[in-house]
Amino acid sequence: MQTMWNDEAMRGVEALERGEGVVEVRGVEYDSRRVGPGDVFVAMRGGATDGNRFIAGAVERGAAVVVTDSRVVWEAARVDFPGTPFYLVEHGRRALAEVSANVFGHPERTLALSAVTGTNGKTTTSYLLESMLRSVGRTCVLVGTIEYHVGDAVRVSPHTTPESRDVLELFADGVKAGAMEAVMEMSSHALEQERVWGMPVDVAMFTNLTQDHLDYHGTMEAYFAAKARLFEGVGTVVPRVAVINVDDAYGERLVGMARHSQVVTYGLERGDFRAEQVRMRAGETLFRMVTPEGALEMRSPLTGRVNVYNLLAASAAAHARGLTLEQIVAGAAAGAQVPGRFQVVASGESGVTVVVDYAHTDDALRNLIALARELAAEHGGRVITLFGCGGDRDRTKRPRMGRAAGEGSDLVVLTSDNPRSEEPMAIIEEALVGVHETGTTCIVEEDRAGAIEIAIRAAGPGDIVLIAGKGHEKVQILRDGTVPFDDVAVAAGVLKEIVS
Ligand SMILES: CC(=O)N[C@H]1[C@@H](OP(=O)(O)OP(=O)(O)OC[C@H]2O[C@@H](n3ccc(=O)[nH]c3=O)[C@H](O)[C@@H]2O)O[C@H](CO)[C@@H](O)[C@@H]1O[C@H](C)C(=O)N[C@@H](C)C(=O)N[C@H](CCC(=O)O)C(=O)O
Ligand SMILES: Nc1ncnc2c1ncn2[C@@H]1O[C@H](COP(=O)(O)OP(=O)(O)OP(=O)(O)O)[C@@H](O)[C@H]1O
Ligand SMILES: N[C@H](CCC[C@H](N)C(=O)O)C(=O)O
Ligand SMILES: [Mg+2]
Repeated sequence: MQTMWNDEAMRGVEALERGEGVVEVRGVEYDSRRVGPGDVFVAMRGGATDGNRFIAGAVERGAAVVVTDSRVVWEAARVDFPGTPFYLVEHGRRALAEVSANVFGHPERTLALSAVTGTNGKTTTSYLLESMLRSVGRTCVLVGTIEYHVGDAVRVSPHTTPESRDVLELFADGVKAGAMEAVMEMSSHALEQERVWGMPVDVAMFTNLTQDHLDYHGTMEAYFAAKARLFEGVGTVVPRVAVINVDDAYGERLVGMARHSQVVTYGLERGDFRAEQVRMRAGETLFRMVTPEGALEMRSPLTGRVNVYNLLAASAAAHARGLTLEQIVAGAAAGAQVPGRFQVVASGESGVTVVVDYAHTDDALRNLIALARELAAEHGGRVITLFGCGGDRDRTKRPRMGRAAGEGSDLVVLTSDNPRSEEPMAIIEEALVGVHETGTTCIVEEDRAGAIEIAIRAAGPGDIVLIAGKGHEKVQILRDGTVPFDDVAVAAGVLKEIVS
């Protein structure tokens, strides 16, 4: 990162009041704990706390410039922090994005950005698109839930869509590594909070909208409005191309709203990209992909109907990015398993199929269970579903998830999934209401490892055990701390014990 003067770092920021003095800037941070000498510290109000409370700490750590969204703080700064230029802004996150773009040398202008939003399918679709782009030799940056990629380098992902500063740092590293493309999940939280302010999206994708995150957004309409912001261009131009699932009612509404983009629709039976002759089994999905440029046979190692949607979305986006249909199909076939998405755990000789999947909404559970039922029916097997509901998250989805689990399964095992600050049994009780409505037998075991053992031991040859909710996650977040936890490893351990 190059050093620059404060007026260069602040270029484009709509400051209500500007700081005095000339200082050298080396970087930018939004969290006081990460500030180092020469950084711009952007202090902004949040939902849990207020960055303005931590300015003294940031200055102590060497902040050269402070950007604040509090007039009170700005007025006191001359006395409290003489010698440090303070700028007053209305929107902390917008200022953060603008300063970050300056500090990191505007990598967003070099990369063609494809962004995906929707309740479910973002991670899978972005992995598929990355795989297609890579297969034609394009170096990519990937930003999403499981991990971040800068070309071949893998980095940990603390957030599906991190703050603009972190996205732009990844983009800048990508540009250095020769990337011309970025693929990114845009969560509704990030769109609402404008973590993606000013990022010019070339291709925007919408997967679907079903209930989740109402704790944060309040209503489905507000949740939809947050997702729709991707198509309005957050602080910049509208996407050049909008790829939209028209089998989803909200998707249909988006088509009307995305008039200033080139709209490409997809759906199972209708849309510009659609699927015919869908054939599915575990570890393979085949269909004939019909597009405005002709039809082609698509084969993917992913399992299930939801992945037909994800393949169509990624294909339409890859096409918008200039790939031929042949290249798209080859890229999809080369795509690897997405960790924790319908991931089959090696089952030894028990005859039981154990699947780890990230379904954590009622819609995802319903789709997952329907798929398992189809696959189990081939062997006359049963479906056993293990799930829990996240703590400090949408409470209204708990009974809905319970109902979805009960409706399709022969046996439900109800357990914990990141209870966070909540009492695990209180969460379970809320989900249990939904399971009970269906009359399906339900075993409650608060301890997730114990519950996985119960679910697998209850299964016989031909049965499918679904371990839902945590997918790729490697921890369980409990009130007393975060402990290592891996559904795949625990399930593999139980299966090994059974056959030995
Ligand atoms: C609800 C939500 O989105 N919260 C995120 C948001 O918090 P916030 O705006 O309320 O900020 P805050 O925590 O009150 O802090 C205010 C400011 O003080 C700063 N601070 C705080 C403490 C300190 O010592 N020093 C300091 O400077 C913070 O860095 C921040 O700039 O911005 C923070 C800084 O980036 C995030 O850490 C925080 O993520 C919380 C922990 C979280 O759980 N977020 C989840 C819900 C989330 O964002 N998930 C989506 C994916 C959802 C999905 O895909 O289903 C995601 O994109 O990851
Ligand atoms: N297109 C889809 N439609 C409906 N459900 C899907 C779709 N794709 C995946 N799913 C289900 O949702 C789960 C999560 O998928 P994925 O991780 O791709 O979505 P996501 O939108 O990134 O989720 P998150 O917001 O939690 O990161 C999968 O494990 C699967 O059960
Ligand atoms: N990105 C989602 C993931 C939920 C996954 C599930 N394991 C949970 O903790 O509820 C969230 O933070 O709401
Ligand atoms: Mg995701």
